[in-house]
Amino acid sequence: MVLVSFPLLKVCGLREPAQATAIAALGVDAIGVIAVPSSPRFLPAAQRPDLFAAMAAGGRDCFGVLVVADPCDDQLEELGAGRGHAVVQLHGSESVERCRELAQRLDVRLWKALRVRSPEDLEAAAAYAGVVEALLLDAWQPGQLGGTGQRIPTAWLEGFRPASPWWLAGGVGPETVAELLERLHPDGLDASSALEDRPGVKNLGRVAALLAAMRGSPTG
Ligand SMILES: O=C(O)c1ccccc1N[C@@H]1O[C@H](COP(=O)(O)O)[C@@H](O)[C@H]1O
Repeated sequence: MVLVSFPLLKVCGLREPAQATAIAALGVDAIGVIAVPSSPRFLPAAQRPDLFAAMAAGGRDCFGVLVVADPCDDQLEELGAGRGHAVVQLHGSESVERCRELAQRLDVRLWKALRVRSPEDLEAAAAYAGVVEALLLDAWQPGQLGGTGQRIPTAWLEGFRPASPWWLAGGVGPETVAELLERLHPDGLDASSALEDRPGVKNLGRVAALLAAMRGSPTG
């Protein structure tokens, strides 16, 4: 028997609990909520527990990810366990030292997003190994932190084999995923704007199409 393993899929930037239930029920592994106030996908802290509870109702194994950027110490209380998320994704300019401090102070898993502007930026990955649970690579875009639909050139990532598990973000969608999985071997994929009707509102048909394309990929 040949066992085929697929990367995990996170769908990010949800704002509606009903969408969280439906997307988790499709078999998505993780759902992301944006806690960055400047984002059009921002969800206020008071609304996050309901969204994550709705996610859990849709899929028992689906876990919640809270996306933040350079959180200050005053924000740490809302990032801890007990609010429905299992992971905090650090999507700002957090240094290795700040990640280490946050890992000591927060009782949730930590992922560090690296926004990649050039192949040399990938060299930063090694320093985060053992500090955070996983890395997430997203494309760099001036003036915007994420959710841009911008892709990292695939050629930059061929041969990228960090010591930590890694997730690929940036313009992931049903049309591009087969090529990405044929050439790259991420542990997970993170998709947002390519699945949207408008910011914060996912198109369930496109989420299902992405899952189908991942499962149809020969090398996923
Ligand atoms: O989605 C946002 O608005 C956002 C804002 C601030 C930080 C991160 C954000 N999103 C992250 O970016 C990736 C990639 O998005 P896309 O697929 O290229 O649209 C997304 O999955 C979030 O993790």
